[in-house]
Amino acid sequence: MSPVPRPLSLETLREGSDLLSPYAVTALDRVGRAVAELRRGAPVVVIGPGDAVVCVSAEGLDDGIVARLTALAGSTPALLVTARRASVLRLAAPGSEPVRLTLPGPLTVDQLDHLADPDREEPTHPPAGTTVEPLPPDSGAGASVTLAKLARLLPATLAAPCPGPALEAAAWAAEHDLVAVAAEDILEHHEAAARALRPVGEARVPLDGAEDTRVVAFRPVDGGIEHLAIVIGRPDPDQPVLTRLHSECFTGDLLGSLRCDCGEQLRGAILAIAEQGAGVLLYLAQEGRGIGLVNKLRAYRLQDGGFDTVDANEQLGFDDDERIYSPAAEMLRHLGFQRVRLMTNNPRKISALARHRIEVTERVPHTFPANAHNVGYLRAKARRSGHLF
Ligand SMILES: Nc1nc2c(ncn2[C@@H]2O[C@H](COP(=O)(O)OP(=O)(O)OP(=O)(O)O)[C@@H](O)[C@H]2O)c(=O)[nH]1
Ligand SMILES: [Zn+2]
Repeated sequence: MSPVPRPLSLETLREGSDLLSPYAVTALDRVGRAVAELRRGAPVVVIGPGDAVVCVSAEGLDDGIVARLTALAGSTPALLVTARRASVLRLAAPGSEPVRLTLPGPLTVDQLDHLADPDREEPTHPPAGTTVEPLPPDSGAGASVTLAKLARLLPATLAAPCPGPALEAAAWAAEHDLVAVAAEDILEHHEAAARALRPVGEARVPLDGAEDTRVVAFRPVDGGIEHLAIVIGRPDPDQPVLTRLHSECFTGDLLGSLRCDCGEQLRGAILAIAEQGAGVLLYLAQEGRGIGLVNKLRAYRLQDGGFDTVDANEQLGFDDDERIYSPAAEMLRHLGFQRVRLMTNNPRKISALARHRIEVTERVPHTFPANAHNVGYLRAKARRSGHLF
């Protein structure tokens, strides 16, 4: 007999018991579902400790989506962006916290698009009378912006309070067949997904210049994108292991783009590890310093318009670096490695690994000559992000 549906509270939602479904749904699954819904333009309910919003991604809005959201919520939605994006619009002080922009008068898709997306020919001027209100990052409204980041969309949502008491928002979502997710689960998602990484496949893959190589794939339990460990030779776990953390770069790694140094760093690391006998390269699924490939292409376009790599991220509303290294630390532990000699020029990677209890015994510089296309990018990394060249 199927269980009798009863209203879902925030607690039952977070405990993972989905009373309306025969399948157990964990917090990780819910975030994964909410990401998929947001990406397809569907509304999602995000529930904080004191508020609940129904929201859609600010990317790909059309009149129909705005009208449906307004009818569902029974009130006019507001645009939620990061303070960084609001500061680009000259509306707030810079920062990664979310803010609510309330526009005077009726919303138009064109206006919303201008405010959320800098990738436009004409500069954006918010309408006079637009107000800005900071949002607690752990509120339902605030966490919806983080959800958009997890979805690798622009960090902006269009959101309105759920009608009725916030405590009954999970039940309201179920009634309307909407995915509901707790703000706290969104904020904890990265760490929770990293803790739940499991090796799921492994094979010998002889590489040009490093024939004794194994590739081990790790998958988060929510079915998210796999990270790969490329183990060269037989690293001795009792000694610090020569290690490279390489963040995915489709354009540099696969296409040989000259805009960055990634392709050379990838191939160079494999050869250097093979030369020294053994080590590991972790290929981390965090394209574009964690903003995703599509947003990286947007950032490139902004750079062609004169912004450097840091400012381009900020124009889009992102921090200059949105990457996390807990998956890397978790993979190293799975492989039996606690101490590493880290091939990097990026001091953040060293401190991040230390924070996740992997000891970096030595930094091994990993630099390649600049070319005409990436010289500005490399200079910006040194000047703005503290890279050691
Ligand atoms: N957002 C953004 N990402 C970029 C840009 N150029 C390259 N990337 C990404 O930057 C990341 C570079 O990764 P890594 O080489 O591992 O890191 P790093 O910070 O350069 O540090 P080290 O190479 O270890 O010194 C990849 O995810 C690229 O896709 C850019 O202009 N904007
Ligand atoms: Zn690159």
